Amino acid sequence: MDIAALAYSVIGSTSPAQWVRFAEDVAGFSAHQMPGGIALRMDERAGRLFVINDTQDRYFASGWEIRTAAEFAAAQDALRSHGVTFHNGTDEECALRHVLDMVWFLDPSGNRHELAYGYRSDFDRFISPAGVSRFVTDGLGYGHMVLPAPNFDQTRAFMTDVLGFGLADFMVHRPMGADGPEQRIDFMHCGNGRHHSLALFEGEVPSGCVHLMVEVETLDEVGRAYDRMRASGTRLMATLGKHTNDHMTSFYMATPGGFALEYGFGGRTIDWDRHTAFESTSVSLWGHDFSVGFGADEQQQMADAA
Ligand SMILES: Cc1ccc(O)c(O)c1CC[C@@H]1C(=O)CC[C@]2(C)C(=O)CC[C@@H]12
Ligand SMILES: [Fe+2]
Repeated sequence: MDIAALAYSVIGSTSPAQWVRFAEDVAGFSAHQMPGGIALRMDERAGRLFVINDTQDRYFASGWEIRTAAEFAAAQDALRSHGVTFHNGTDEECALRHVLDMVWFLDPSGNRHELAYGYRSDFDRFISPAGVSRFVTDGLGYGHMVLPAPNFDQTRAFMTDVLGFGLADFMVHRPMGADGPEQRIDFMHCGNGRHHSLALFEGEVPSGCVHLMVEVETLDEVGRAYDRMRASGTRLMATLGKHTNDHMTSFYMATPGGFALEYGFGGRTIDWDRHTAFESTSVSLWGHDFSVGFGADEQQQMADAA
C-alpha cells in the first residue's frame, strides 16, 4: 500500500473552544469553524487537525494521505485481500476533512486509521495567529503521532504488512528502571523522508494517543512556543531536549485532548534505501526530562498497563 504521508488527525473534544484557545494562543495554528467541527491550519491546506464534538477528550483518528485515485483503489483492494473490515467515510466526514474520498478501519489495538484521497484547498496563505513563520509540512506530512498498541505484535505486523509502513528504529523502554517491566516503542515511516510518521507504544493510553508532534523551522520558533506555553499556564510535559533517532530538538506540553504536543525543529530526513534499522537504548542526546509531566503516577500507570 502506498501511503505518502500523515495528512491530518481528528480529535474528539468535550469543549472545542479549549482547542481554539490552545491552537491560537499557544501552538500557533489558525482555527476555522466548519460545519461539523473546527479545522486547525498549519499550512495552505484547509486543515491539519480537525476537532469534532465528542463525549470525551481524546485522539480520534489518523488521516493517511494516498496520492492518486488508482492508489486509493489499490489500497482498498489490499484491505480486502487482508480481510480488513473497512467503512466509507460519510459526505459530512469527507467535507470536514476537506478530502475527496476516505475509508476508515481499526488496527488490532483499536486505533482508527483513515485513508484519504485528494484534498481540497483554496490555497489561502497560512497566517499563524501567534506569528509562527512556518510549520514544516511540505512533502513530509504534518508531523507524527504515538499511538497505544497494547496488542503490540499484531499491531506492528498490521502496520507493516497491510499498510506498508517501514521500521526506522525501535526502543525497549523501561519506565521503572533496568529491572522493571519493558515497553517497546516502534518508530515507523511511510513514503517520505520524515524519520517517523507514527510510533507504536506498547501499553494502554486512556486518551488514545501519547503525543502528536509538529515541526517548526528554527530553534527561535520552538523557544517562542515555549514562552507562549508559560504565558498561558499550559503544563510542560517534558523539558527541551534532542532525540537520538530523529535528531529533533523539542519540548512537550499538555493539550486539551489528554495527550501531549511535541513542538520541535531540525528533524532529519532519511533516504530509506540507505537506512539500516537499529535499536536505540537512549531517548535523547541531551534533555527531555519526561518526569516533569509524564511523572511517577503516569509512569506507574503505563507500567501497570504493559
Ligand atoms: C524516544 C523518542 C524519539 C523520537 C520522538 O519523536 C519521541 O517522541 C520519543 C519519545 C517517545 C516516548 C513518549 O512520547 C512518552 C514518554 C516516553 C515513553 C518515555 O518516557 C521515554 C520515551 C517516551
Ligand atoms: Fe515524538
